[in-house]
Amino acid sequence: MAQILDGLKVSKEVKAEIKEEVQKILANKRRAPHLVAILVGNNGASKAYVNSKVKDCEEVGFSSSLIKFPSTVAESELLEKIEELNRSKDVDGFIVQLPLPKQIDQEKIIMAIDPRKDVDGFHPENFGKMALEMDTFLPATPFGILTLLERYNIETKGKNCVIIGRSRIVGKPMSILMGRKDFPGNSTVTLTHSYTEHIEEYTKEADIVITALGDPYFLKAEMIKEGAVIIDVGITRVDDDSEKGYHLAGDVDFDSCAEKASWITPVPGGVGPMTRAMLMKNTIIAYKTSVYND
Ligand SMILES: NC(=O)C1=CN([C@@H]2O[C@H](COP(=O)(O)OP(=O)(O)OC[C@H]3O[C@@H](n4cnc5c(N)ncnc54)[C@H](OP(=O)(O)O)[C@@H]3O)[C@@H](O)[C@H]2O)C=CC1
Ligand SMILES: Nc1nc(=O)c2c([nH]1)NC[C@@H]1CN(c3ccc(C(=O)N[C@@H](CCC(=O)O)C(=O)O)cc3)C=[N+]21
Repeated sequence: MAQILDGLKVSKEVKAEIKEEVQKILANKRRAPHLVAILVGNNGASKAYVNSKVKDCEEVGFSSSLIKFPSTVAESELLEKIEELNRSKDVDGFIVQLPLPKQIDQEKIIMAIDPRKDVDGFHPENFGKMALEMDTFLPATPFGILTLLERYNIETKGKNCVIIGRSRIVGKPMSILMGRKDFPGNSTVTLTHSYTEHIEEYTKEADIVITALGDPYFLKAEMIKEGAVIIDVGITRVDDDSEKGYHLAGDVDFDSCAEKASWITPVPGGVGPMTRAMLMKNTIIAYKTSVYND
């Protein structure tokens, strides 16, 4: 049976470390770090995620603000708000929750964010620095996975790592980070996507599989190698007749894969809470490097 990579537990440790730092900052009579989240529209999952971010901020002692726009918002209005946040001396970092409605050019929005406040690490300047192994904000989900691997001391050097999904926020940055000359890293990386043929031929050879495709229970035990490390990023709301009306499903068929894997992340309680903790981490990094705080 696989051992659990307990993201909930590690996320609490990371947040406790951040809280301690914030207490020192406050003891020195400085203002608390401040994170702002922009939410456009009314998507249930996005709302839940943004609300939990506000809760995380309270927990570690940050200030937080939530700015909401209707799904009909004009691109220009969103850009104006971003400019305002870029200029604001009491905002250390902000994120624009994705996906955005169709009338808005996502690339234009991301490009407008001051890279120094881009705590999601999505701006091309930060993405480029990440790829070149320069100091920068790492996107929260890949950063969370690296931290989980690091804290559990999972060997990644020389391992075959197969990633499923090539999104800007998870798969693509993850593939770069696992191949970096660093720990955790130094893996031999294969990035697979919807055009990959016979994907099981890749996953069967993998020492580490990272699934980020958003297809419930996609990865089955037959597709993995004995002793593999399985990281499940996927979170899909699947309707059911429970009181809530849905349950959360990962991309991994946990029950069958757990019998074969050496380590595995659960959903919920795996990568999700780590993502949230690393956003807090990026925000305190932004605060500490901010030109307004030296
Ligand atoms: N736990 C966390 O913190 C987070 C969880 N998520 C979850 O992770 C999942 C993925 O999210 P995100 O990265 O935004 O995904 P996207 O929907 O942006 O991208 C999905 C990727 O998976 C690929 N893909 C889709 N179907 C298959 C298939 N059958 N075989 C191989 N590849 C496939 C797509 O290929 P192609 O490029 O060819 O279309 C695409 O690259 C979702 O469930 C999301 O909710 C996301 C962010 C954070
Ligand atoms: N600009 C931007 N940055 C993001 O980082 C970003 C985004 N947009 N858009 C959507 C995805 C998704 N995402 C999640 C983060 C945490 C959980 C999480 O905490 N999940 C809990 C369960 C939460 C629940 O109960 O609903 C868990 O897995 O245990 C889930 C999903 C960040 N994303």
